[in-house]
Amino acid sequence: MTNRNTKGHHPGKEAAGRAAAELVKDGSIVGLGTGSTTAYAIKALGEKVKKGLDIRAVVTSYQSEMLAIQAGIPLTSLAENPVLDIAIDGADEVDSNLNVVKGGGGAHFREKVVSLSANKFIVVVDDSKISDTISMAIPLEVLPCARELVQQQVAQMGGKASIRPASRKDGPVISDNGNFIMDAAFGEIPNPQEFADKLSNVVGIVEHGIFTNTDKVYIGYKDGKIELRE
Ligand SMILES: O=C[C@H](O)[C@H](O)[C@H](O)COP(=O)(O)O
Repeated sequence: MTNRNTKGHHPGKEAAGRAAAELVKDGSIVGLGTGSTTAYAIKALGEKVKKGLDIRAVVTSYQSEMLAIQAGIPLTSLAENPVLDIAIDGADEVDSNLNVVKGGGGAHFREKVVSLSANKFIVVVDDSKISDTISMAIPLEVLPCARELVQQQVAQMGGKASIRPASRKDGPVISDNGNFIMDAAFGEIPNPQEFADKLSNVVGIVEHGIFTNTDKVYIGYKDGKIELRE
């Protein structure tokens, strides 16, 4: 499946995705994130399943569901397995304290549910995602009826929230859950945990893209080298 940034081979993303797949033990229930870097982890896990690794996976999007099915990874759900052993997912920005921003593909709500259901949350990125502080616009999943109210509340917090325009459809990006995706620019966010709590109080935001629950980050470089931060 190719879309957003999944076209072309990316050695750094592949190195990070494959390193995270190595953490998955036989018998595990695994959360599978969304995006081009996680896609490499899903592929690597599929190869291990073909060689006998016994795992079941909970997906975070239609994309990861389709990739997992293609890779031959048996699926389960949070209803059947409310606690996951490990979740592997990509990110759009990673700060020096392992706070991450997700949702570049609009999947952060289900990704957050899955990551918080996992005993270990592993983030996989290439080195372009590394930053000292969080400063990118924060993806928001927003109930369609609340978009103006969300814009007003974000403005009161000193930010500007814009509807994310779809690229091959007129109008907004609609999440897998049927909601609007917006991006809220605030500039640099010095205290991501405090800011995440404030965003969680904005009426109409289903979920925002700041994650403060990362256990390990694998950073892949173009030459195939990997750095682990934890
Ligand atoms: O909504 C999408 C997800 O949060 C992705 O995990 C994130 O955007 C990173 O994607 P990629 O690995 O393709 O850069």
